Amino acid sequence: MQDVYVGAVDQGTTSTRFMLFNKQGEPIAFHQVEHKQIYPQPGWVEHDPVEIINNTILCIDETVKKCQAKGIQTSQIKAIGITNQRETTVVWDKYTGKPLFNAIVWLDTRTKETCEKLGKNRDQYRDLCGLPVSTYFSGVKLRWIIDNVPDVKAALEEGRAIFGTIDTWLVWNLTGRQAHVTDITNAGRTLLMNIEKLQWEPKLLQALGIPKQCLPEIRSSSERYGTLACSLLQGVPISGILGDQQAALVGQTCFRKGDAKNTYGTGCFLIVNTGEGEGPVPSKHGLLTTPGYQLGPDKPVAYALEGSIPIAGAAVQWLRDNLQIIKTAPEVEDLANSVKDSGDVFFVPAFSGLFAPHWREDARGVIVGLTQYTTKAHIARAVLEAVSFQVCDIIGSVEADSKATIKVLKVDGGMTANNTFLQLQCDLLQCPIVRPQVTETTVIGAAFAAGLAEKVWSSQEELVKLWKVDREFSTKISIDESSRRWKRWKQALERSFGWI
Ligand SMILES: Nc1ncnc2c1ncn2[C@@H]1O[C@H](COP(=O)(O)OP(=O)(O)O)[C@@H](O)[C@H]1O
Ligand SMILES: O=P(O)(O)OC[C@H](O)CO
Repeated sequence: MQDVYVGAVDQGTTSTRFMLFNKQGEPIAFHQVEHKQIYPQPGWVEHDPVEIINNTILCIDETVKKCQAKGIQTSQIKAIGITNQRETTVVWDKYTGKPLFNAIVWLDTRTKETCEKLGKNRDQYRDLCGLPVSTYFSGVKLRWIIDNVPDVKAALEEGRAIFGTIDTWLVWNLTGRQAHVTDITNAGRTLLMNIEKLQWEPKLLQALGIPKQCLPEIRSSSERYGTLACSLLQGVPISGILGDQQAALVGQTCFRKGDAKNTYGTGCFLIVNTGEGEGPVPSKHGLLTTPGYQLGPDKPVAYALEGSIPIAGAAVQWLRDNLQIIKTAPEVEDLANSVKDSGDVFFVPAFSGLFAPHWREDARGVIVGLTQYTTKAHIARAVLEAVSFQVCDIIGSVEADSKATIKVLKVDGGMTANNTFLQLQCDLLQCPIVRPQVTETTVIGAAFAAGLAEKVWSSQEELVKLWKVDREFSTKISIDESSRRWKRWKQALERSFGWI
């Protein structure tokens, strides 16, 4: 029998990639392309939706060509999955297929006033949707577009405008405009979905003034949504959709209650599984209650608690691009290692305010503790520590909300190539850390969802057996020492509040 393969698109904040995996879960080939970041004003971030769809098709085709060169035929590719930057909001005309505005990216803070108009209490809708009111989520971005782009308002009134997060935009285009769908993990980031019923919530639609007819149908994360109508994979089914952080949860095979993963990319997102079939766990400590996955329409829903940090690897990019003290992101490791500590310098990268657990839109970045002794190496080390401290803030909330201790943290994402950083994280967190052999957990998670739907893999247990350890990190400093440094971080954090 011929070998079978499953592919997945990972449409991220900075780039798009397509990767093909074999049945053993090993990567076979991939192609990746960056896209333009559009900054029309401070705090605003946009993407061109047409560039994103073109890049997606390019990545699929280039990967397929690399596979063909290895003797793999397209008939051996049984399904593809989609995973995506979440919350990023697209509105387009369903007749012309053209976007009516650029995509407003999850990091964009232009909706501060839209949020304020929704009411003084940011937690007023938490019971319904599991989320605080924040510039982060799609519903407020959609409201802003309706209020500020006259073409969109008119197109909505005429029933022409439809909305989607990036998964929806991709599936609609890749299926030749056949399917207007999303999955529960993406819908759960809109502020519009009822977290228990997993359907659009009339009270939330009314509060935000969003007409239901422009919204996609909400489906499970693993089922056939349509088939590709373009690219070299024409005819192959699209059978998995997961927001990228939930895809990493699946890719790390965090299927048991209490399993936790943390993805360190542009931002950093810690998710803990709160149990399949157990219902949503509300957060009283600033986390998000979010669907983790539903691996089939008849399968139980796993809910999760999430701590989201907008700036993690992006702070390393900032050292590279804005301060120009390193030439490449990996160089930060040697620079940070050239000093034994940060020289009491603390860096709070609140470039887009602070998300979990603080939710401070008024915060902005600060560097404190500078003296004449401070060098770029201390600042580099403070950047790595800042990412670690933000995760410490979140773990405290996770343990308080879930009433459980995180026994081990599975990690992935671009920053986890940095061993110095992971040791720092492990020391400050006082928790063992494990990095898997396949760190492309996001894209493999979406491939797993698609492959389960098409019976390439028979069960979640089979997937668990494919996950293999690369390296484990254990704590090298005392709990007293980590607490002392964490307290100092909290002092620095307070200095970032109230700047805007
Ligand atoms: N060795 C490294 N040390 C620290 N940060 C790194 C290293 N390599 C990459 N990064 C950071 O990781 C991020 C890219 O990770 P990736 O998982 O590809 O992100 P995303 O999916 O959000 O685009 C960048 O922000 C980059 O600065
Ligand atoms: O594209 P990433 O990896 O930066 O992830 C973005 C998140 O989905 C935002 O919620």
